[in-house]
Amino acid sequence: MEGLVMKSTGSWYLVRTNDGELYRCRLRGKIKLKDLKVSNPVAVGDVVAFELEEGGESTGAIYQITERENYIIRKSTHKTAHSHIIAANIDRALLVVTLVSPRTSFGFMDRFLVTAEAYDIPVTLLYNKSDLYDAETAEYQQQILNMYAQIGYPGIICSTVSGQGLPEIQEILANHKTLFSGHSGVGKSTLINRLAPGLELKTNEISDYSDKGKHTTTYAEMFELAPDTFIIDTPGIKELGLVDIPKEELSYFFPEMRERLNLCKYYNCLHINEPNCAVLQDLKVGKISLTRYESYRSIMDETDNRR
Ligand SMILES: Nc1nc2c(ncn2[C@@H]2O[C@H](COP(=O)(O)OP(=O)(O)OP(=O)(O)O)[C@@H](O)[C@H]2O)c(=O)[nH]1
Ligand SMILES: [Zn+2]
Repeated sequence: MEGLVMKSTGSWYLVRTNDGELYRCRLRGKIKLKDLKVSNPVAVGDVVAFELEEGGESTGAIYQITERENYIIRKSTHKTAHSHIIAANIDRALLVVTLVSPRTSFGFMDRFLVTAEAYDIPVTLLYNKSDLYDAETAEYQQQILNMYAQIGYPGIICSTVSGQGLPEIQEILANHKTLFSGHSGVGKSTLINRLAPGLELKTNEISDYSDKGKHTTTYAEMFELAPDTFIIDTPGIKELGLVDIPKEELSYFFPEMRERLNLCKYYNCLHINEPNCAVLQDLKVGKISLTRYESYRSIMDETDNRR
């Protein structure tokens, strides 16, 4: 049988077949050995083949994992420890941000976007809590939206209070697997509940399966909103671990720099102080955003320090 992994606790997996049946599966021993660098060989979003286990009701053993289109990992902070696959086969990430209460920093947004570029996952930015804006903030918001949209990250201004933007978000979700991410307090949970009012009930159904008392909050979970429409929630995962990008390659993960790389005089230009640098020239005339450039430099400095 084949199914989609909806939930992973590290010791067992909730697998959903095409006809909507749920099975609680374990891993066959052989798969466990396959990839020693990750702490979990199977993640939410994986498509797996499994066999029913004798004796048990709706329990199975996973014996094969379909090759992933993409996946995101979180690197362990311990040097020796393994990486953790947060989710696989993601069509799009929605990053929920807010200009007010709390204010999401550009640094956080840009780090997320660089990581998503590295994983090849398209991102739409959701600017939430628009009901709290005054006229000035609304105008500023629109400028930020335009800037990010221009470099390839479309945005939706929304509010769970006024309902602004929610139909557009529904449209993006339909027939896809979408990852929801964002800082604590931006309204992620409220938004998901507004988009899928029936979900709380389903969440409870699924948690009946979970081992009582076991702490599973750092694992992502996938929910079905509508036929073939899934969202991946990442409770407790504040940010994606920034992939280790050598500084010579970092500008490749900034789309507005990537498209100018051929115009720099030096093929190995780092866009710091080189002569005839197309990035610096366009920064000067405002064609490249200063905050984006600052994020670029700041990520580069961090990479330097880590080495
Ligand atoms: N004014 C306003 N408040 C909102 C909006 N959306 C959410 N909130 C409030 O913001 C607070 C945080 O919302 P949550 O949904 O818990 O935020 P979260 O991102 O899920 O936070 P974590 O669960 O900590 O990750 C709550 O008090 C919500 O009622 C909105 O559109 N407008
Ligand atoms: Zn340059």
